[in-house]
Amino acid sequence: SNNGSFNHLPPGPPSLPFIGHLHLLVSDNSVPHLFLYKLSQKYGPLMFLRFGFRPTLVVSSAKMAEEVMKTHDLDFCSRPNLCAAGKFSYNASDLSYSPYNDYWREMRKICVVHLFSRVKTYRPTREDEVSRLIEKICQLSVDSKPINLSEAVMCLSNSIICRIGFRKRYDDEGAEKSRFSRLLKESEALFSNLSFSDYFPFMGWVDRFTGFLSRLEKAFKEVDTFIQELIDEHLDPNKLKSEQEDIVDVLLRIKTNLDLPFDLTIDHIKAILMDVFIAGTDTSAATVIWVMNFLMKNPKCLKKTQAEVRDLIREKGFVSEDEVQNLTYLKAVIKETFRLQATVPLLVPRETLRKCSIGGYEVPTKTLVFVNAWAIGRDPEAWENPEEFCPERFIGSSIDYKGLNFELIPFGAGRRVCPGMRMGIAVVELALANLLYKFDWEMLPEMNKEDIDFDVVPGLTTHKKNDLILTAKKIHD
Ligand code: HEM
Repeated sequence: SNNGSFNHLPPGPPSLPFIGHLHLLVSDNSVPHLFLYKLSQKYGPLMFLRFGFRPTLVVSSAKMAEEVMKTHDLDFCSRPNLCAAGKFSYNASDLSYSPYNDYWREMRKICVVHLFSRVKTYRPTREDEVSRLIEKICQLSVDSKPINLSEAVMCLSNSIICRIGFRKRYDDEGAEKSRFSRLLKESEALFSNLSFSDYFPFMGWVDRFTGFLSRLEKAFKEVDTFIQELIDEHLDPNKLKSEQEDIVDVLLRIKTNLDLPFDLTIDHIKAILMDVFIAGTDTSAATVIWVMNFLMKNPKCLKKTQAEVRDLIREKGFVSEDEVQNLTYLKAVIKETFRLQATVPLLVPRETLRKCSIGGYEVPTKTLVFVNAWAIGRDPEAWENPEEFCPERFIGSSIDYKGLNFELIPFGAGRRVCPGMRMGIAVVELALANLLYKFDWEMLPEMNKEDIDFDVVPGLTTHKKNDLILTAKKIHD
């Protein structure tokens, strides 16, 4: 069982020889964050498991999250070397899956200074894309046609990323757009996939046998070709340069102009682009949908959010990013949604750099670490009435999601905290403010609020399983 050569491992359920706790994972139908939450209620906020040969620590309370991501951040700030993520990150040359080392530190500095801090520069793009979304919904609202909000919002965040990433605006039904969306979907699905060899490192042949490796190779090749084409276009001297730099321009400029302690190769650039596409697109879209889902389930909160934005804006037709900053109640609704339905519930897996002690227990080196933000949102020591949807709890409270309050960590915390937080939130707030300002939202005629579910599709980012389909009634011209 757990003991091995470590006397003080955190508690966990009994395990089987060889497979460890894998049988529990297979025998439970719930998605991983839910399954681990249920286990933690029995074994506590610091739980030790073994999936195959991979020692795993699961962190499920605000107090333990603070230990891991603040007190012992340096011990816990690496990332595991996983088969699929390794492939899609060009051998961990990106930010998300690079181990903690000099390369990551340098890359993170460059990206924060030159990419992620440019949130304001992209404001006109975000406002333009949100206006287009509103226009599209206006047209559908004329005959009270059903609106697939999940699709529409995913389309919005795809368009924003394509424009700020590589200055392209794909038409709604164009072949290139569906190529981008398809590749993104497939890469996301594979990126977060744990393969057999992740549990049993010496049995990589099984992944070849099951066809997983060839699927991985094929998908990666397609994505790589796509990104290479984008880079080639940017390098083409015959193409006119725009005044506004996109992300590919910025990265290519850094490659030529900055004196770096390592050689920034095209593969490094591709890896960073991959991060922006994968980490930056569906996280924002999924968050908008979860907020709308909660609001439809809680009509009083919906009315209050709409009253706030309509009182503030009155007749102007569009809520700008400056005005969004005054929407205190909407911001509270977003926080409450993050608490109950963290968009990335198991954050992004970490790995211990060395053996360390925590909460009176020992954790071996190279342990996979899952911080369960979903469980932390329900931590009875951190939250009063954790099961209620109550945005009011954040009014007049200093609790925020920036990584300083460990009871609310949808973007993680510490050295690995999400560097795209401001970019993501800007899209979420702007989209929601305008959707709620411009339209009254109703369930389809044959449905009522009891039919709204919170079923999820498993993955690093949790999407709603059933698309959110509503009707909209326009209330402003
Ligand atoms: C609502 C939107 C978003 C959510 C909920 C979210 C969530 C997260 C989480 C939980 C992590 C792991 C943090 C940790 O280990 O402590 C992360 C990392 C990361 N995110 Fe985000 N994210 C969002 C938007 C974005 C955007 C828009 C971008 C880029 C354009 C982005 C880029 C990244 C990158 C590069 C990392 C890896 C950082 C590292 O390991 O050094 N994210 N994000």
